[in-house]
Amino acid sequence: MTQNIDGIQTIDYFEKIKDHEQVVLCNDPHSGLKAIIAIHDTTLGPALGGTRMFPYASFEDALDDVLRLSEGMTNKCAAAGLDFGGGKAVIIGDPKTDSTPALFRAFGQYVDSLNGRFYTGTDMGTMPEDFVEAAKETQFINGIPEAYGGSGDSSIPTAHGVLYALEATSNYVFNHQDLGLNSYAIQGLGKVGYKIAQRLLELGATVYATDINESAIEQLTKEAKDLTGQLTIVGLDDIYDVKADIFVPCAMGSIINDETLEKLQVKAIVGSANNQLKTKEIAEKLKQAGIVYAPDFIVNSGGLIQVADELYGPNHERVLKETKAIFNSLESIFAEADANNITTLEAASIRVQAVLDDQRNRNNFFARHRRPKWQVKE
Ligand SMILES: NC(=O)C1=CN([C@@H]2O[C@H](COP(=O)(O)OP(=O)(O)OC[C@H]3O[C@@H](n4cnc5c(N)ncnc54)[C@H](O)[C@@H]3O)[C@@H](O)[C@H]2O)C=CC1
Ligand SMILES: O=C(O)CCC(=O)C(=O)O
Repeated sequence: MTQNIDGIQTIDYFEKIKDHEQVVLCNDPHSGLKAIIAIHDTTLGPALGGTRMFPYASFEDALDDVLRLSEGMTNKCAAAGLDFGGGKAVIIGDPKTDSTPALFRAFGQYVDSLNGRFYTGTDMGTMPEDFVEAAKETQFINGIPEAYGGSGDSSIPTAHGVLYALEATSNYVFNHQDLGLNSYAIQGLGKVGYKIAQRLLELGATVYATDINESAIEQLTKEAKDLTGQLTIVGLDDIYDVKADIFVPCAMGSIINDETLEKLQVKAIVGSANNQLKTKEIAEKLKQAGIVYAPDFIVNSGGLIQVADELYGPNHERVLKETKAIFNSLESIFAEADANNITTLEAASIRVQAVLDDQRNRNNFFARHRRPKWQVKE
């Protein structure tokens, strides 16, 4: 992706973003905001996706992450049957030291400048309270706390969705849905991973867990004493070597790669992390290795379902019902993959492509005047 201009190798950014509709750089020196908003595809509706905050080592790392994450959102929205497209934002900074109200207000102004082409809320490194600040500047925010009229923390339905996915996978691989009977290696005890670990320990499961955040580990260790399951804390890199039934990645992406594949001793991978596979080819290698991969954009769609639903007004019952569909969706993806001897990722991608093609084939004359079924707040 480099080009030679007057003897100098430069990155061809238009080549890099060739599959994306729009990429916006946000720079606010006053608050220190440096962010990138990427809109991948709005065939199905306005882009929707959370905002991640991370101390990226370089602009290129941040750009690569937001491009992959926003493409994943197109898949996730299509697979969940939502009238939204794929988008995502990243803020370059350390959530522990750089998260200020001023920074999120500035970010809200950039979101507002897109005039409804992009809706956003929390992701890794950001909290619902951050978006209370952003929402002071724009209406295109979701996942804010219930006290402020939002649907609350979207990591709750995300965690529910992962648990339904674990049940479907357990049923497929081990012929039972009792999550308490299995052992798990959980990477990341943040908003989503912590809730999953808690629930699995409540159910009596054997849980191996790791996180870079000592306080999350301390808290879970304390809580685990009163729960029936067995918790073992392992080192950051040791999580890949754990002999467990299911690996549950709930931190960063690209963690399933050639190096970690060599180490994995699990029968299945089911987690909330976005973009778990470093490359698409890894899906075939997992299949060869006999490790069942539950596609991340199916497994982790609970939060998305909630934030999309929030535009009708918060309703947890409705969201939980829709999130349960992840169980059936995964079951049919496993069945299609088996029937056609393809990977689970291919089976899920075929489904996404059909949804996108269906919308593209609709009559554009009417589409121009189509009122979206979600409500645009005036
Ligand atoms: N919050 C949500 O509703 C959704 C989250 N996701 C994805 O799930 C993953 C987790 O999201 P959240 O829990 O919201 O984020 P979070 O920021 O609350 O938690 C992430 C946790 O991972 C830990 N971590 C970071 N690097 C690590 C490493 N190398 N090894 C072990 N632990 C590490 C962090 O210390 C933190 O505790 C992310 O990939 C996110 O994009 C996907 C869909 C929805
Ligand atoms: O969970 C959210 O707040 C929005 C959805 C999202 O960004 C995701 O599913 O990765």
